[in-house]
Amino acid sequence: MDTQNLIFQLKNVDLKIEGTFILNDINLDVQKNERVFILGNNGSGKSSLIEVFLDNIKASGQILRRMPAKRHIGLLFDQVPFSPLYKVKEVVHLYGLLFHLEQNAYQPILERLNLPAIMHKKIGKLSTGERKRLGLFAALFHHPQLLVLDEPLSGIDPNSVQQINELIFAHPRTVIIASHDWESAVKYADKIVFLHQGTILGGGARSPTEWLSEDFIPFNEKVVIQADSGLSLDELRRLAPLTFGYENQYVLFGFNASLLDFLSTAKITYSRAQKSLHDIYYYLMTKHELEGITL
Ligand SMILES: Nc1ncnc2c1ncn2[C@@H]1O[C@H](COP(=O)(O)OP(=O)(O)OP(=O)(O)O)[C@@H](O)[C@H]1O
Repeated sequence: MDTQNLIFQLKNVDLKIEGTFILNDINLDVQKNERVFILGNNGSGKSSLIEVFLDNIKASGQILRRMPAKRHIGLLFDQVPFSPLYKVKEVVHLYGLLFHLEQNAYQPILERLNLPAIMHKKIGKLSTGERKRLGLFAALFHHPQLLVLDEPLSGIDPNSVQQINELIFAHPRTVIIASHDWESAVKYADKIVFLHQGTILGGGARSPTEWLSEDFIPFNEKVVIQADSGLSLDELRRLAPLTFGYENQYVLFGFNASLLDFLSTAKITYSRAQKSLHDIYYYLMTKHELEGITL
């Protein structure tokens, strides 16, 4: 490991609130200019992990922080920290003053976030997506060296996702993102962490390529069966132990010719496809629950 370029290092970190583990034995390091995605369901601990990185919550274990100075960090959380009575243009102006930047320095970012169209709106009257765009402006306009973004794409319409990702990843810098967005993670992450009930699944962070490699799950393909096929999850698991269900489908890894023969004979409609990161997350969760083990 390159210890010279470490920005954060968490070793055996636990976070307990009122007797409940929110984060459990977290081991994770972040190098300079690395892009780290933290993926997981609601309540899995993503925001808490970010708060621990930033030293906003005290956790136990070993934590090393070599963050840049505050003015070189761009943060995105839910709230824009100004009175709801301010207009977008006033907030933008105030941010500019804070960093001694003229409007022409940040005009391209304003435009790419479609903010010129809502400059006269009060921030209390903004939609979720508009508020998110203003928050992204505040995080990005001064070109920080470290970006820490909690769900930057939630509330953003699908047509704008690409544009916002391009802004976030335009320059080499350290980026830590808590997200539900699998596609962006596959495309942009150097490292992905799956969190589930406060635990990092699969033993640690890996690159998308590592997650999708045949070594990690020794089957590159999956079989997909609709959940109304007449077979239960338990029956399918007897045929293929690495079966899990989500979104009205059963996904089977580790299928072989006899399973395909069985499905054809039983007239069960199935399709074959490449596995995705989404599948791996569910695979990890299923394994976790099936075997009752801590991965
Ligand atoms: N201050 C607190 N006191 C008690 N429980 C808390 C506190 N902060 C977080 N939690 C609990 O810790 C768990 C993880 O919360 P966290 O906000 O980190 O999850 P998350 O993965 O970011 O979720 P989401 O995707 O919904 O934003 C949740 O069960 C939450 O209720």
